[in-house]
Amino acid sequence: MHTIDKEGRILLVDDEPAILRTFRYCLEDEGYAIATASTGEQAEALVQAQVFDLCFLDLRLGADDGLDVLARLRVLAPWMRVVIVTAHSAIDTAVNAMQAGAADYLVKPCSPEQLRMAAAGQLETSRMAARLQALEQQAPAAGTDLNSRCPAMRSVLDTARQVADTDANILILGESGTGKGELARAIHGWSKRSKRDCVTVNCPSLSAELMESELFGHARGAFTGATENTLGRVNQADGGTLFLDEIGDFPLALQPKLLRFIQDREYERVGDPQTRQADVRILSATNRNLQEMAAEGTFREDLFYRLNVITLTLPPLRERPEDIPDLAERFLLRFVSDYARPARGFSEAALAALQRYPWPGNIRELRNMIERASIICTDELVDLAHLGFEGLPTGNVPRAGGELSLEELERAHITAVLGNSGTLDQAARILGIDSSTLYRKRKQLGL
Ligand SMILES: Nc1ncnc2c1ncn2[C@@H]1O[C@H](COP(=O)(O)OP(=O)(O)OP(=O)(O)O)[C@@H](O)[C@H]1O
Repeated sequence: MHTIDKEGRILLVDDEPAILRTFRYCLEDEGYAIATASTGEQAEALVQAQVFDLCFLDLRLGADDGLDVLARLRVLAPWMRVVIVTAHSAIDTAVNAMQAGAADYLVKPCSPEQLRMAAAGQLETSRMAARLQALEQQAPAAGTDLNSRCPAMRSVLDTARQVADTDANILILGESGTGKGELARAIHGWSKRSKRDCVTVNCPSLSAELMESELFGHARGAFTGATENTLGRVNQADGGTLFLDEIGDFPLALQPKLLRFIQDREYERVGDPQTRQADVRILSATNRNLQEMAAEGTFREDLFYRLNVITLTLPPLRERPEDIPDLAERFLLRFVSDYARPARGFSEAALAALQRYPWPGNIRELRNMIERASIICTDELVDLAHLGFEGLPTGNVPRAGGELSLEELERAHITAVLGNSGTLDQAARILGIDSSTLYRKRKQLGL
């Protein structure tokens, strides 16, 4: 049994035992976890059973055609980089192999230094690609600063910092737009897992079937369209954090599998009976009342208790008016710089109005309002009119029949209904659309 070292898992495939031995010694010295195979069949079995980052594949494998083995490995493990090892006389085949998806080739005999450099270079490339993907998805918004002048918010942040370094699962509650996602990323950043990825899964966006494959991955042929094996988010988050956003919308039918994963850290890919493990810390967030949902039978109670080892509840923005000026200033600075606009601050009336407004869409709404104001303001000071407050009784949403575009009216109405509804489902019912449409609209309108 090979121990899996997460810094780099390498598969060596060669039918010459002496080469396998030399390569293994050289790479193990570097701290990589090595497995070896001397036939294509063995290599395929290993790749089915474990996740490798890199493979050194000799194209001359006795009876096996190396190019066929390469093609099968590419389907079984499209994430694994493959470096072809070839004799000088067979350089043409190496070129074919590169066209078939190999990442690079090494010419035999190669020195230990060449081997080490090839391994380090390939692993770095795949790490960077994974990191980039995670960063694109999770990068905290520029200018995010969680500090607060509000005692309730500070106490949430203090608790969050204290528990960040434990592996306890944390449930983050709060109205839409209060910064639950930002807090989850901050907790990951404060934890000892911060060098690994924080992988987000948006629960309402997928059906139970697609969610299972998204989370746990699938085997080729598991369902129509599954043309190659995939690693799931759980695997991507191994050693790091999995953030389940809008957990209240997690498909009920899939909840037993999530529960099992949380309890035992074990899972199977869709269409693949092999049990796998991943060491993942779970953060989840919702603006719904999970306890009520559990009582109604729309959310599993046992899952609720597993997710909810620690609860952090973010106060709505209207309950932390002392933070509004700082947040507004920071957003303004950022947007005037992004859009090269002249505004440098707010008029007193504008600041007072910002602090009085009830912010049904919370920080997200504030951010959007300031972005718009920073674009349309041609003066040094942002005033009521730039914020869309002028002519409105402060605290009310725009009215039908006023000078508003349909989109502005839609935005205002959806924002107000969301702010007055306990759950996304309830808001969707009032609006007469289904929850997934509402979810999309919210993102589209930046609510
Ligand atoms: N402290 C903060 N400083 C700056 N921006 C923030 C802060 N908190 C939240 N934001 C911004 O507000 C917006 C909403 O934040 P976030 O998505 O984390 O909220 P949420 O509670 O998870 O919302 P939802 O429930 O709709 O998913 C984002 O654009 C985020 O960057």
